[in-house]
Amino acid sequence: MSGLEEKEIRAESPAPSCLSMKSDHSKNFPPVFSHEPGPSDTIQCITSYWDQAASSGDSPCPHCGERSSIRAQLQTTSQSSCEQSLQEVLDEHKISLKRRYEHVSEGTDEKRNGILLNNIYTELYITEGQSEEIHNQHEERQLEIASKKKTLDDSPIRCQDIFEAVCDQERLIRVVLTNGVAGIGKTFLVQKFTLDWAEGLENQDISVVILLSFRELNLIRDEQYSLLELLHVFHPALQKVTAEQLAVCKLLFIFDGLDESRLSLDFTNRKLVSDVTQKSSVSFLLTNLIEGNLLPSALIWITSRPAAASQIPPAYINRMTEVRGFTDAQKEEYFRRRFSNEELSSRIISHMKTSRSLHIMCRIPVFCWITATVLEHMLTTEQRGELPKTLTDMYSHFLLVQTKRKKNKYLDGHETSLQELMEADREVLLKLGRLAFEQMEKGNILFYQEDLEQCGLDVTEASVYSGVCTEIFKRECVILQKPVFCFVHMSIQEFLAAVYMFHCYNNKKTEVLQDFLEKDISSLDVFLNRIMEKSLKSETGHLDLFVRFLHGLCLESNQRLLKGLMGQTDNIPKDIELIINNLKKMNILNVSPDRSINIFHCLIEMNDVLVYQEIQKFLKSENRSENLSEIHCSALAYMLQMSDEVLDELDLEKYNTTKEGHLRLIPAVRNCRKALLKCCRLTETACAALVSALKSNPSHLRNLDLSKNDVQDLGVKHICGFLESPHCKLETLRLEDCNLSTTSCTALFSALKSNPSYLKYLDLRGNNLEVSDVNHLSNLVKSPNCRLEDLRLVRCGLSAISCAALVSALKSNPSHLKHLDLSRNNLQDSEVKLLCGFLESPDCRVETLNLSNCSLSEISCAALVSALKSNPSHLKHLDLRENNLQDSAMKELSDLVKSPHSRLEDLR
Ligand SMILES: Nc1ncnc2c1ncn2[C@@H]1O[C@H](COP(=O)(O)OP(=O)(O)OP(=O)(O)O)[C@@H](O)[C@H]1O
Repeated sequence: MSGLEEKEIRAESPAPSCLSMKSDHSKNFPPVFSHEPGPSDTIQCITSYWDQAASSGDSPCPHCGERSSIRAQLQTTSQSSCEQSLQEVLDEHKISLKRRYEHVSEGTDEKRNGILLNNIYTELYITEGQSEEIHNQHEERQLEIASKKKTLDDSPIRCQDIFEAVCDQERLIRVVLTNGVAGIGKTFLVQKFTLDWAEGLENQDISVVILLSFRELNLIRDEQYSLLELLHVFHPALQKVTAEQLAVCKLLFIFDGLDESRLSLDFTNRKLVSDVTQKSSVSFLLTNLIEGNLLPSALIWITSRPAAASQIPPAYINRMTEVRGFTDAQKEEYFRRRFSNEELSSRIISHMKTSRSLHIMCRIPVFCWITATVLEHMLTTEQRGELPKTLTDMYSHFLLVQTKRKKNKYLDGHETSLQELMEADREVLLKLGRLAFEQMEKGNILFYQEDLEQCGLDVTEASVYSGVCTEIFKRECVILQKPVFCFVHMSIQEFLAAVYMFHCYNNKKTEVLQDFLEKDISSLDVFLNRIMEKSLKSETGHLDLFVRFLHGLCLESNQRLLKGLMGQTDNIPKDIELIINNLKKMNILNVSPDRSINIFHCLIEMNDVLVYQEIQKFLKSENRSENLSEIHCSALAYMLQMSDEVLDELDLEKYNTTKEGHLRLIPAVRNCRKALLKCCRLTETACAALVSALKSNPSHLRNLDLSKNDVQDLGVKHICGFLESPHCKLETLRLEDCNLSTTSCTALFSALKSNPSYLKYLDLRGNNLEVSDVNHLSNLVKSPNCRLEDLRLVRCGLSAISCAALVSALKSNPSHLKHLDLSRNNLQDSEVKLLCGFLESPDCRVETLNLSNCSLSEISCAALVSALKSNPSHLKHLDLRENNLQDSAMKELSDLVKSPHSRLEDLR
């Protein structure tokens, strides 16, 4: 990340900050304190000591030896001098933090130390809660989805209010976890918070802010430190703060980048650390801080990418927030703040808006930075030609701009053609490409010197590529001598990996290709086809962007730009047609519909917009009967899920396509109120994608029909995660003929019970419910928050015991149910008697009762009639067909229909 670079620059800064100290300095007091009057003794005599001592009698102060009997005289003087000294130390800390965070560098060498954070910092869109997009989704995709999720109840939280309770929550917020995908601005956010505090602008009730990154903490993970020493090491300005002082200060610990943590945070281990001077491993210090054993009143703020956030048990988190990047207005503000030249910013903004994919990607601040870098360069230099429109175009230009910058800084700066530039840098870029590719395959984003060396890169080569590969941790090197590297953004790693792959293809490096694809490659279309297949099979989508870049790199324009790097590809025009056709026909069994959308993205990267245009036309026309191919369905799913308008109803049966096509539409569930997915043969993979979509749409979705799908236990288990979510507002759930097992039922009903207040309609017809299942259902029905209005239990094989349990549950909470369908169950007299008791209850509001085909006996029918007579006020529809109904009972019922006290109007 460029944020890392910023750290590097800070470390190199000649300013007298703690960062430039040598490691042995950090063990001793820094020189900055040595000339001060020695306040260490007085610092110990803090008010709190005296306060405690006062209650325990006449004990002497541990340092000055004074007794509390003379406290009254001393208190005023020593208190004020202690506080003053503490204040001085804290002021020093503030100055040091201000120095550290006021300047940022964003990968542009020539502006080192030049940019003030306050000048470029653009407010981010932060919301409470977490959009529960499944965590194993690739982060780029999460972002696309997140980019349009701006529901009404998502009121933003301002940076400075992160610990502020919203008016209706009177609770103390001690631990905050802030989630956000790569490059979304988490590091910038915590730095801005810290800077505002250090400048005395915000949150002045906090006495000390301590910002630590997991990257730094990783480096001492095997060492034993006390919390106090930890502070002294990472924030030398706090060297003079003592344990006693810490205890009375209001502290805020910020831990940035949990995703990069190599500590194993084990919350089950009960190694208690409650003293700030007690030595322990860094992970124990952290878990004890988070659990509140150590400095229980300290505030804790942790940032993380979503995939790693679950390391902190939810029980310890008081508030979960999510950085969602920039809103449309914030994107524009970003560009306006960045450039003083208004015409330039306007041109950049209007270009961003012309390309949908650029506009979407600009939700990520780091992508805004890439776009700004490229477009500024193109619009202010002699560069002619079209501005980049696709992601691949943008990244190709980005690479050139960075290369050119490096040239200007490190060589004499005279103009060279783009191609020459590339050729000159070819070697180092290809080594970086290899590093990017090999580490991407392993899922790594941080690398050590050994990794670089394995690819033939030496540290100096890497460090000059400040825009492409940044050395980070200069500061930590001083402590532990271990430099760590990463690409400024994961997407840049994926781009370079794609460039490297193309280079290997062109240069017939068959070993690399075969290792990756485990097959022989004969031509470009086969090569891309194989990689596409491989990427589609990945559960996490970790190759999605890589494969998109590879397709974009086929285009002649990009081939021309990066020729020096990738070499010559033969026969490109002929192959392009083949590749496009392959993409359109691609249909591999059991691929996640979320993955399949990437096929459509690849077409866009190849500038083939036909499918896109056809779907736009389809969406505009009212006619839904048009035949849709699978690729159309993927495009449609993508466009529906990205649409600003929430779709009222997604009914798969209305779309004229194949079974596979129907499954490919599932991602659109992310953006609809009613999802009718009846009978669509949900496979396990499709079910996983559905759950991911459901979890990301907990607040819109009101109606879900999964009937006639064999949703296996695993599927139900995932769905339960959605139902339990506090954001889930589902009102209607249909699971007719889903072959639910006892395990599934147990999970389902307990999930519904944990969040029962929205569900109004539950259809379970055609599932064989065991006694234990019905017991769980009864518990749900009994729950005081249950608002179930309509319960359909047709053909559920209800036993006598089951019925008894259910009816008694209904009786205990009778006021909401309006529609009860028990048809096609064998009901015994005793159960009907219980049911009658429920119907007679004065709070019973049932309007529709279906007991057809229930083998009701004569006695049961008679009991029913008399119950209805005694409480005739609500029932409107009664179905008793195919039961042993006597003429006399029928007559009494018909009389009831005519009675002015009865509402019964429909009798069958
Ligand atoms: N609020 C902001 N205003 C202006 N630019 C921003 C802002 N937030 C982020 N950026 C830009 O995006 C880059 C990446 O941001 P940052 O390092 O904070 O992301 P991150 O969420 O911490 O990412 P990662 O999880 O990969 O560490 C910054 O270097 C900067 O260029």
